[in-house]
Amino acid sequence: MTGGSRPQKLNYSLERWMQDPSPPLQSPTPSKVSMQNGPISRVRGAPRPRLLLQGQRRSGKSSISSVVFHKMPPTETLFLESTTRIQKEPVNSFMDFQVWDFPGQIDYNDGTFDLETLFGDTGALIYVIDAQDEYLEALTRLHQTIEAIQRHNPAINIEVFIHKVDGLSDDFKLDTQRDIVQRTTDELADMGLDGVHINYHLTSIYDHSIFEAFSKVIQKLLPELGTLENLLNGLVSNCRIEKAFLFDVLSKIYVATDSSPVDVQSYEICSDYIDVVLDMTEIYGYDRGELEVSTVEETKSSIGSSEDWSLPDQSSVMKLQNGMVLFLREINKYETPFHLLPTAPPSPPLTLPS
Ligand SMILES: Nc1nc2c(ncn2[C@@H]2O[C@H](COP(=O)(O)OP(=O)(O)OP(=O)(O)O)[C@@H](O)[C@H]2O)c(=O)[nH]1
Repeated sequence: MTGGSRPQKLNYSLERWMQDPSPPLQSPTPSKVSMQNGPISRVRGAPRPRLLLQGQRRSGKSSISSVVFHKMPPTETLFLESTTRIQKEPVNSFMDFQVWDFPGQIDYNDGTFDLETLFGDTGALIYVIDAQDEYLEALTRLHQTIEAIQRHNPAINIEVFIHKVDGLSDDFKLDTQRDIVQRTTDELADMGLDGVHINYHLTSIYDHSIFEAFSKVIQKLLPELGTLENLLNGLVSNCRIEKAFLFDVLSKIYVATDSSPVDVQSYEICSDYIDVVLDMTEIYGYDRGELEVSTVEETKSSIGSSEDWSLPDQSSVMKLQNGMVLFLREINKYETPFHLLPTAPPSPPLTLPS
């Protein structure tokens, strides 16, 4: 999926379904909620984009990483120890990338770091600011970091997470954001860096905002985003669907969505539904075995078979009390299903395997 290569395996599945999406939508089979394996495997060997998590001590970097990528309950982050060394965390999923948790007390400007290497391969800098604390010093570090980035790799996406906003009123959140944006804009202008584009996100590990912010960060690193969006647009218009997300199930990051605006509630409800499906999978899931598409295709062509050998992709449907139907469809075994909200609810409620 990464490194500019065409997402062949993903497209295989998406396109196949796009050609014939009706059976699962109109007459869904009883839901088999095992998400452990599927017919499509992810592309391996592509370079991993790196995400740098930086910020002052105790700003919440390790908590973000633990909650998003390790499903740690937010309250357990209270017991996380302070990070003393750079934590390099490979994230193996739909899209492989690395998250580097950069301890707050490390000064990368002290001459011991090769900044060319540090920033050279980085796709995005996520700078975490604790909104419940004094943030002037954090802003000074942010501005220095932006200056260093501009010297070494100006292509890096700069993302500022104004974090821990769960304890703040809506007005205070917006005032804090406005203040941070204003100070940063002024300071960068004084440094002669007024053309630098920065994205700001209000985040908390206690709600969906951290997943949504991460989704937006990851999407910008996907060279295939345009293709995925087009496929989802086609799906939405052909199947009378209100909103379609392509999710990475384990992290609950949405990798792509159709081009209609994202309403947070749709994202939240899909995200909660994934939790339900994963919990069911823990209890009722079964191992569907390994079936690599490439292996199947090679074997089929070697014996001249044209039959469809693929295992059925797994799906699940849930009808809510307000008539809305959630439809989840697995795309590959690496945790990436579609998550859909059809406007016309034709489906029966979620049926669990006995
Ligand atoms: N209220 C609130 N607290 C948070 C949030 N995220 C993290 N915290 C708390 O902030 C504290 C510090 O979090 P860490 O993740 O250890 O911070 P860090 O940036 O990794 O710190 P260092 O390892 O010292 O660099 C913990 O007690 C977390 O529970 C949040 O969104 N809201």
